[in-house]
Amino acid sequence: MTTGPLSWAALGSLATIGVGMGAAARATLLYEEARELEALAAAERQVARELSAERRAIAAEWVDRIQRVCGITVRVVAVEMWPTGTGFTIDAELPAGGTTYDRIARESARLSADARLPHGCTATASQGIHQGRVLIDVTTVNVLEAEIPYPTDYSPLSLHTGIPWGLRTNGDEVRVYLREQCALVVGPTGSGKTNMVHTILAGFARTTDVLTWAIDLNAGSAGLPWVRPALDSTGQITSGMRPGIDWLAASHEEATVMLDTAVRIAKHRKMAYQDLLSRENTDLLPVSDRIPQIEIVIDEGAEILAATDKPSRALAAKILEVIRIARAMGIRTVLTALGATGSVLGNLMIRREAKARVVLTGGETEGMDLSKQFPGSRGLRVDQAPYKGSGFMGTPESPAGLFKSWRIKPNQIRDIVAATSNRHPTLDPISAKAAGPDYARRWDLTRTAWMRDDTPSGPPADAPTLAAGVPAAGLNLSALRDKRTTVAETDEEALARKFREQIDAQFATAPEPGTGTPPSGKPTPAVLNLSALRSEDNAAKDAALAVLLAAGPEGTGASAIARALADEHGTTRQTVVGWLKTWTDDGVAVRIGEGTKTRYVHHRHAPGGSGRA
Ligand SMILES: Nc1ncnc2c1ncn2[C@@H]1O[C@H](COP(=O)(O)OP(=O)(O)OP(=O)(O)O)[C@@H](O)[C@H]1O
Repeated sequence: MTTGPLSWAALGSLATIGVGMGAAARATLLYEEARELEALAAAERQVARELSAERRAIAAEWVDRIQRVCGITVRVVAVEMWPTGTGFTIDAELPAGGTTYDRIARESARLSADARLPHGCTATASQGIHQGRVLIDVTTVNVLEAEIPYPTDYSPLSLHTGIPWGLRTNGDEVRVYLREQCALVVGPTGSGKTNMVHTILAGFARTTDVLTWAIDLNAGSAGLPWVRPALDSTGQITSGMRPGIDWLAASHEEATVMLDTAVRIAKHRKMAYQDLLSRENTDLLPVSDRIPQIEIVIDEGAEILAATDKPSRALAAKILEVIRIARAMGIRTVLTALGATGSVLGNLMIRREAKARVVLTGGETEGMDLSKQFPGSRGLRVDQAPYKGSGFMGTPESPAGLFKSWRIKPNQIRDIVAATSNRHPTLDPISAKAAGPDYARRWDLTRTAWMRDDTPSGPPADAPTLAAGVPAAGLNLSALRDKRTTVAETDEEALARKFREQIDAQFATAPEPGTGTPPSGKPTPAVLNLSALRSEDNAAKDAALAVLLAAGPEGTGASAIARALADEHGTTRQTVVGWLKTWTDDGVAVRIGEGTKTRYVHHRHAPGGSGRA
């Protein structure tokens, strides 16, 4: 056998050497790998040491702080850093002798100041795992200031699993559970209340077991973005598309029809579902996609409850009736309020039923009494949340604390309407029967004419008109027509009408001469018989116009006018808003500025004003 360089033996040796080299190389690799791993582990240990050193430092610092501010010595069991990097939670044992967590909770503001926390950050104490432990959430980064868009995940939600309304300062979602609860959302002008209403409507739209009915006497503006994407230019529901809300009322009449329908449904459900209730052994109607909950969202509903004018009082009575009788039968309300919650929270029914509460502060401090909104919770200060869309939220499930609502814009509303269109439930046949044509014909062209009215005198004119006594243009509730036409004008009313006509002729409180007749094509409500109210309301309207005129070039706003009229006429802000809208459309007033800066100036005083009265 020739032996050459590549003889078997040589090959064998080569192979051996190769194996040896390979083994050596692998060993080197393994060694390097091990060294690398060891280095990594060391780095991790170092990080862990630093982290635990940081935690230990935090623990020591806060034991001192709690001692200094609250006069008690706690033992820190754990410090958990939030993954969002915006703060941490301290879990501590309270000293023996019966000290409770609220000794710390009530000192939240002083603890925050002592820790030199940035604005919008707090140290909030809540109950720990048992009564001898306390959890203290400390926010170190102000998440309230930034604008946080509404999440783009529109996955289905259920009333039973809670509906997210915004974020806590630690980035956690805060959910409301509204099967039995009503909700109250307070936010002065410019605080982000309208945006919050959209977030609420978005949450309901995403559910599979809620039908949302909205009442917005302010020209239906909060509900319209949820309806419009589903209507074509003629007002027909675009095929295959359902609006994001199931019913929208922008006038006292439509709201009355809606609330009456709700009461009928609640009463009928109580009777007709007896078998189901006994089968399920419950006195709470089992809400599902087949028997949906009806959520009535009433924008500025609290103001309706507090108003003293007759139409609002009638509406308020119906709202309270729904709240009182319909809990078990799956109809609940979400009321919003501009403020002045004293009178609303004075109502026992609201205090008892509306325990899911939000207060948006947006920098407003006047009239913001957090202790009334969140009784029993301590250490909440309005100035902790001076940003739009930020404030406080508390529910029976989640103690009152700082909160940020998501920002939601019209494009996203359109997306949500489209994305959720095929998941809305339909009213169960039993309820639909009780609801009758008032409900079935809610999208009738005549009843939604105002939604397509580009000269926006439609809804505002008819919304507050009942209160104001101006012809309710565009109002044609066909379902009501029969009832109305049967109402004959009494002598007294005829007299009031003549009186009103004379006043109108003399003072021209209706559209200004030369600025056009009432929009054509809109039936005047000959059938709407509120004449008895009109002379007194015209007096209020004249008084409002006088206030506007007296305000000169500076102008004034709806709240100020309503305040000026409160004693003598008891006119609500909403009514004044309607008048201002009509006057602006008619050229009697000029709107200046936006948002909180909005002012109305009588056209005589407006820049380039005509000088006519
Ligand atoms: N959650 C939010 N995050 C950030 N900015 C917000 C948020 N909500 C509202 N804003 C800002 O505040 C402005 C006013 O919001 P919004 O119209 O909702 O307030 P409002 O209280 O209803 O006031 P108004 O009664 O004047 O309409 C918005 O244009 C937006 O710039």
